[in-house]
Amino acid sequence: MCALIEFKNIIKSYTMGDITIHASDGVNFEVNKGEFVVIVGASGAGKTTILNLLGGMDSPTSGTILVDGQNIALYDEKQLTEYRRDDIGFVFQFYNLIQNLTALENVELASQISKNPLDARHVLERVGLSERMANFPAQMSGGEQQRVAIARAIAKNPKLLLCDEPTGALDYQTGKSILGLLREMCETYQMTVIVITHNSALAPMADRVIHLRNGKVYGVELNENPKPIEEIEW
Ligand SMILES: Nc1ncnc2c1ncn2[C@@H]1O[C@H](COP(=O)(O)OP(=O)(O)OP(=O)(O)O)[C@@H](O)[C@H]1O
Repeated sequence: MCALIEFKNIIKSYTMGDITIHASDGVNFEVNKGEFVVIVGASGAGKTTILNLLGGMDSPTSGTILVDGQNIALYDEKQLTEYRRDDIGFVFQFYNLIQNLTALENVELASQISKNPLDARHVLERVGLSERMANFPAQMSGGEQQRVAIARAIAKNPKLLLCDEPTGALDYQTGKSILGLLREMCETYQMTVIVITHNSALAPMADRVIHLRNGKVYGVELNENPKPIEEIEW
């Protein structure tokens, strides 16, 4: 299978005065289409940097980032804006929903700007929110709000679903159900899902695990039989 994503010798450095920090220090990895990927590493390992590069929110200092054959590292601002709009769905730790729109309106807003969207109501049903479409974010629990955020990202029908510590603000059980939902959505929509986390216990649920330390990949694992999240404890 040809890789959907290829990071080749990615360097992202920040210079402050005399000091240069390599947030990505020669990062190489691949991801295949439809995989559920966990990128794991301690605080400061460079996870968010990779997600920002992959999401077109930032460009590398040097190196190649192929997404579906295109080198997004060479994109200008306009191309990056289109890439983010058409190809990327984001799920954040703190949901980032629009407070004065209902669940349905939040999802529709995202699907309206996308090229080939999925039906907003249908996606909300798939994430278990048939009864909550008319609710505002403040009327929903954290787990429900994160379900809306996932529906919003998926309804764009993106090439990549990027999740930044998606359970970071949730309790243990709710966090587990959200991870189970992400895994299910990966299979239902054959979507490539990338989750960044500091929790290495999540590794067995992924098809591919990329371990980061000090801005470098120090190991990649492939799980032929990923474990259901219900069987993972931490
Ligand atoms: N805009 C910036 N300017 C300077 N240094 C930065 C910047 N962004 C990130 N860094 C540095 O790059 C390194 C990697 O940061 P990054 O946010 O990618 O790590 P992380 O693994 O996501 O950490 P966390 O889990 O704490 O969010 C850190 O040392 C950080 O201080």
